[in-house]
Amino acid sequence: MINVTAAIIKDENNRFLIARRRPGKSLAGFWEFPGGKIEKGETPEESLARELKEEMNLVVKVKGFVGENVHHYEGFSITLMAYETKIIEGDMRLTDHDRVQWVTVEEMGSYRLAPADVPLVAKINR
Ligand SMILES: Nc1nc2c([nH]c(=O)n2[C@H]2C[C@H](O)[C@@H](COP(=O)(O)OP(=O)(O)OP(=O)(O)O)O2)c(=O)[nH]1
Repeated sequence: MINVTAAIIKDENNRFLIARRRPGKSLAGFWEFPGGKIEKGETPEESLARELKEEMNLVVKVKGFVGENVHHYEGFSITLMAYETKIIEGDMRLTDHDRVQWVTVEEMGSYRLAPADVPLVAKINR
């Protein structure tokens, strides 16, 4: 089982940040909440802050737990843990994604989300 964290980042217009995995990554082309695998010795919060810095150049503060979902992909399984997250600073610079979008929960339905993320959308506090 791979433990993965995901950031639920909301702007002042109730839109959420989603990002598309770039070619070459696993699940390339799927949209997701930014985040990544928890490394040994890290808390989920530490992991999320590190990943957001590494993959988007954002300094963030991780807030409350939103929910989790276990998903079985072909060949591996993940526990995806979502946390409400605030951007403290940073000009966004993408390394693992080729696009980002700010979307409402309703609009998320028109994006091809990573399958593990779909049940999480229902848990987001609009
Ligand atoms: N960050 C993130 N990963 C997700 C989400 N949903 C989902 O299924 N995943 C999957 C994609 C990956 O298999 C795994 C996260 O790993 P990662 O993106 O940190 O992987 P990595 O940098 O090591 O790169 P890769 O080798 O998997 O391409 O979880 C999500 O919302 N956010």
